[in-house]
Amino acid sequence: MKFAKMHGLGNCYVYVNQWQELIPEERLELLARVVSDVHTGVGSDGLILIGPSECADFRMRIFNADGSEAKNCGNGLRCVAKYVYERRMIDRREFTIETLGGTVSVEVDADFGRKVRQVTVDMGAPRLTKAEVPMLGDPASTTIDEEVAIVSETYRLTALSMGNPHAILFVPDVNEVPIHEIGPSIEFAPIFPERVNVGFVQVRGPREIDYRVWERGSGITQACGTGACAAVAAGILNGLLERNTPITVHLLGGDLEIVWSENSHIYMKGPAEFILDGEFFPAQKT
Ligand SMILES: N[C@H](CCC[C@H](N)C(=O)O)C(=O)O
Repeated sequence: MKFAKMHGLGNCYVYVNQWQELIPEERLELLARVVSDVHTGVGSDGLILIGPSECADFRMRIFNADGSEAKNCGNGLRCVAKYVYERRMIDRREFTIETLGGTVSVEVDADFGRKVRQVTVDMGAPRLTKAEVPMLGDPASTTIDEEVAIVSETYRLTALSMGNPHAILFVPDVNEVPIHEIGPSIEFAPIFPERVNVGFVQVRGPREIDYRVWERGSGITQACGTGACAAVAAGILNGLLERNTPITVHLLGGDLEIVWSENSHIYMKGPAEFILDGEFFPAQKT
């Protein structure tokens, strides 16, 4: 199976071009787990398929390292945009990508040699009701800085969706948080029926945050694009960050620039890097 390995701020995936490789639907979950394994596979945070769409220029599907399919991936979208533009699958610098969480618009910033330096994604509006996250409770209500009891602890969190679910906690120091303990306990809490990505935010100022993530289905990653968008939206909803101005989000793998604009859409700008093209031979059945 031919693939490309790419990353957005260190959040890396195995990318498969569906015009090149036809993978049976029933094999996708296992394939995502196999290729993600650093010892017996390629080593990645998951698998991303690039394919045709009936409602956009391309379609992106994303599978976490545990094989679960997610509805959106911000770092993945920037890498898909780079892939299709640099490989001349589209000539326009602005185009659309369908995801299970909705269709987004992207704009690539490329030099004369078509090398993509940065990608800006219109991630659409955050979805705030419990029904949209999804989260148990009054479906029309929102969860902004609410005490939520999880196992034997209670956490103050803000929950929202960027097409995929995020629980955001504000902490005094992101480097002091036991992410390996708190992350999975919130990810698997019954109050989140589809599990949840868990983000930890340290506010540095009205236009700057540190953000760390425990990703649903992949654990700690170097960066999470949808999570960075969710963190900025949560910061603004909690009166900690400015609206309609670029917020610098410092992640383990580097920085993203996020704006929640007056038109209600969130815009994410950041890099996308190519690592290698390869061919994967799944272990033959013995
Ligand atoms: N773990 C996420 C999908 C990947 C999101 C992340 N890598 C990003 O860049 O947005 C979920 O299950 O919703």
